[in-house]
Amino acid sequence: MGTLIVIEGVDGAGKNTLARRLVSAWERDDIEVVRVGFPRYDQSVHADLAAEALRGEHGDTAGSVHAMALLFALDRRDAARDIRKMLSRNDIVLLDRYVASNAAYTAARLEQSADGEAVEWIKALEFDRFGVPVPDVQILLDVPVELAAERAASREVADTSRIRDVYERDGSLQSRTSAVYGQLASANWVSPWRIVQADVDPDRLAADVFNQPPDAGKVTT
Ligand SMILES: Nc1ncnc2c1ncn2[C@@H]1O[C@H](COP(=O)(O)OP(=O)(O)OP(=O)(O)O)[C@@H](O)[C@H]1O
Ligand SMILES: Cc1cn([C@H]2C[C@H](O)[C@@H](COP(=O)(O)O)O2)c(=O)[nH]c1=O
Repeated sequence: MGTLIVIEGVDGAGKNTLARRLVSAWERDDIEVVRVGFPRYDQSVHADLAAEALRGEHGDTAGSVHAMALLFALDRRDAARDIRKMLSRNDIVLLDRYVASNAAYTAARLEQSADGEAVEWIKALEFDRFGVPVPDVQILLDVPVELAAERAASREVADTSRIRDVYERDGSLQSRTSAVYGQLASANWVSPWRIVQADVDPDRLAADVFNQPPDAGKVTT
């Protein structure tokens, strides 16, 4: 059975970039790894509806915190069987965003902290009711929100298909989301977390998370 590893962080933190670098490091060592990004755009109708809502379509859908969270959760529910299959065939399944994204953004939108009702609701919905696989380790890419916002803005200039959505344009939401992520990681929500900074060495992190059980809340630089 493979190891389920998740990368989390605010928009523009560099999760996708870090995920690619981790995969390269593992593949150099002949470790069988598969990477999946959530939301699964172009594969899941729920993911596509969520993206469209964040760009102003579908009436007041984006205004409903719970409707948005349900769309993201349904995407994962539909993916659960495939993730289990991938885990049975690979050493590592690496996820770019997972259930903690829903917990952090939903709580942040409702101005709650990680010990509030929203996080408990997401946990009950996704893990207990939908039965999505529980991660073995969750990595929080904890970069300053200002840096993440700069990166998201630069990416928008360089790539017109990556126009920032309503969450990405909301600096206050990003700050609150970052705070909830910090609380989830400190509490080792659902499974052990590692906190890494913007200057994390992907090769070292790849070796660390594959070879060692993570220390609770440990900061890797
Ligand atoms: N370590 C880094 N140094 C410099 N630039 C970086 C680094 N990591 C990512 N970037 C740049 O920052 C931008 C955002 O990175 P990336 O797409 O990996 O973030 P993300 O966290 O996956 O974003 P989102 O959640 O919004 O999809 C990209 O333009 C990327 O090239
Ligand atoms: C998976 C997931 C995502 N979100 C939020 C996080 C982002 O602001 C948007 C879209 O994700 P992307 O990484 O920018 O493509 O949606 C969320 O609230 N809940 C989730 O489960």
